[in-house]
Amino acid sequence: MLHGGDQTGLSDTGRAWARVRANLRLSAGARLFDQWLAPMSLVEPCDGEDVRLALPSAFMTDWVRNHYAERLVHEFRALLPRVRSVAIETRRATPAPEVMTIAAPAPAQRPAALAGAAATPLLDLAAAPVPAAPRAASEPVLHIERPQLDPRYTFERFVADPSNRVALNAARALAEPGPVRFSPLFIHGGTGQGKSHLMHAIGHAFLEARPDARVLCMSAERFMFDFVAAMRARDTHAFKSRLRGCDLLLIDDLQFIAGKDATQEEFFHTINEIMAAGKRLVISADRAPQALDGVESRILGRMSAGLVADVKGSTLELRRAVLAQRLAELPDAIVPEDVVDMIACRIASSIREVEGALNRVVAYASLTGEVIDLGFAQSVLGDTLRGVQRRVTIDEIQKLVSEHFEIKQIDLVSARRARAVARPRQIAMYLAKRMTTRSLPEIGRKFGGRDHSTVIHAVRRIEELRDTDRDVDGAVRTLIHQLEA
Ligand SMILES: Nc1ncnc2c1ncn2[C@@H]1O[C@H](COP(=O)(O)OP(=O)(O)OP(=O)(O)O)[C@@H](O)[C@H]1O
Repeated sequence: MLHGGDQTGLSDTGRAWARVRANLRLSAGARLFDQWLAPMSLVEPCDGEDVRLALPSAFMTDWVRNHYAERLVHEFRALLPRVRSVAIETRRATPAPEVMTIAAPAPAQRPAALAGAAATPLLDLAAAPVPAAPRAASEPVLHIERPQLDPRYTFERFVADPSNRVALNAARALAEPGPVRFSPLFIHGGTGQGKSHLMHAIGHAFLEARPDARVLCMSAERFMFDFVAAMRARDTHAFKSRLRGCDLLLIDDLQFIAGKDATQEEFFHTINEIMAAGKRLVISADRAPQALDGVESRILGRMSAGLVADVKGSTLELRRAVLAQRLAELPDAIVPEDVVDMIACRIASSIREVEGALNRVVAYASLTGEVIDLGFAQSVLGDTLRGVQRRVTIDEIQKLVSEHFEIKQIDLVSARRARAVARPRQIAMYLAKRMTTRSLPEIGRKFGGRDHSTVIHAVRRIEELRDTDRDVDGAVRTLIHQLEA
C-alpha cells in the first residue's frame, strides 16, 4: 500500500501507476506490453479516487478495455484502496475523449458484473452501480461498433510514391468528410504493397473527422463467416443492419469470395444498399475487377462504376523511404546506410518483406549483441537475399492444414471451439507466424478477426506441444515440409 508523498515528486497515484505499469510489464510479457500497454499514460491531475488512463487510439483503447479494465482496477486498489474507478480514454488530437469508467468493486462485489461491464464501453459504473441501468437511446456512441483498425496503418505512416500516388490520393479524397465524391473505391495490387494500410488509413482519417461515424472494416473472409454464422443462427437481420447501416464500409481481400455464391448474393445487396444510401465503400483485392474470376459480374460492375486504383510494385525509392521511416521509429537500432541500401535494393518483392528483413536484422543484433554491418545483415538474411525461400501465404497454410486434418477451411476462421477444429487452427496460426512475415494482428485478422493475443497463445501452445506431443510435432513437421517444397 502506498502512503503520502515522497522525494520523487510524484503523487500517490503517480507512484501507484509506476508500480502498476511494472507489474503489467512482468505479467504481460515484453511484446504484449510494448504493443498495447506501454503507450498508456496517467491523466493528471488526479483526485486519487477516480483514476484516468489515456491511450492514443480508439483501437488500442478497445483492446485494453476488453483485456485489462478489471485488472487495472484491482491493481490500483491493491496499492491505493481509496481508488473508486479507473477510466480508460482515447486521447486523439481532437477533443472530447470517449470514456468508459469501471468502478472499483467493493470487496464483496460480483466480479461477473464487472466482466460484463468491461465488454460494454461507456457505461459509468461509478455513477450507476451494477446492474447498470440502460442508457437513454439518445445518448451517442454507446452502440457504435469500433472498427478493427490497425493503429500503425495511418496516412502519416504511408509513404507517397509514384507507384501508389493515384491510390493514395483517392484514399485521402474518400476519407474526407462532406459530400461523397465517388464510391466505391476499389484498390488492387500485389501482396504486401500497402492495400490494407491504405484502407485502415481511410478508416482512421474518417473517424478522426467524424468520431461518431459508423465504420466497419473486415476481410471478405470475415464477411462470409459472419454471414454463414448468421444464417445458421437464423438471424440474418442483425448482420444485415450492422453492415448496411455503415457510413464507411471497408472490405479487404475481395478475391476470397470467388465461387462462394450465397455470400456473393448477400455481398451484392450489401454494397447496393450502401451505395444507394450515398455511403462510402472501399474494397481491396489482389487483382483488378476484370481479372477476379469467380466473382459475379454484377458485383464487378458495381466496382468498376466507382474509382479503380492500383498500387504497383514498389520502387527502390519507396523501399528506401519506408526503411528510413521504420528506422526512425527504432531509435536504439544503429543500422548503417549500406545495410539499409542493400535491403532496399535486393528485396523488391513486397514492402512487407522489406520491413520484415529490417526487423529480423535488428532483432538478431539485439539478441546476439552483435554490431550490425553488411556481413552480419547478409548472414541473417541469407535465404531471403538469395531468393531461395519460397513465399508462403496464409491462404496456402489454411488450405494445407484443413486438408491434412480433413476439416473445412472455413472452420479455421470460424468461432468453433471443438478440439478437432481448435488444434488445427492453432497449428495454422503457428505456421503463419513462423513461415510468413505477417504481423500478429494481421494473422489474427486472417483467422476470422481474432485478437493478436489469441495468436500469441496459439503459437506458445504449439511450441509447448511440439516438445511433449509426438503427433502434434509430426503433423507440424509434415506441414512445414510440404509448405517448403
Ligand atoms: N507506401 C507505404 N508506406 C509505408 N508503409 C507501407 C507502404 N506500403 C506498404 N507498407 C507496409 O507494408 C506492410 C504490408 O502492407 P499491407 O498489409 O497494407 O499490404 P497488402 O497490399 O494489403 O498485402 P496483402 O494483399 O498481402 O494483404 C505493412 O506493414 C505496411 O505498413
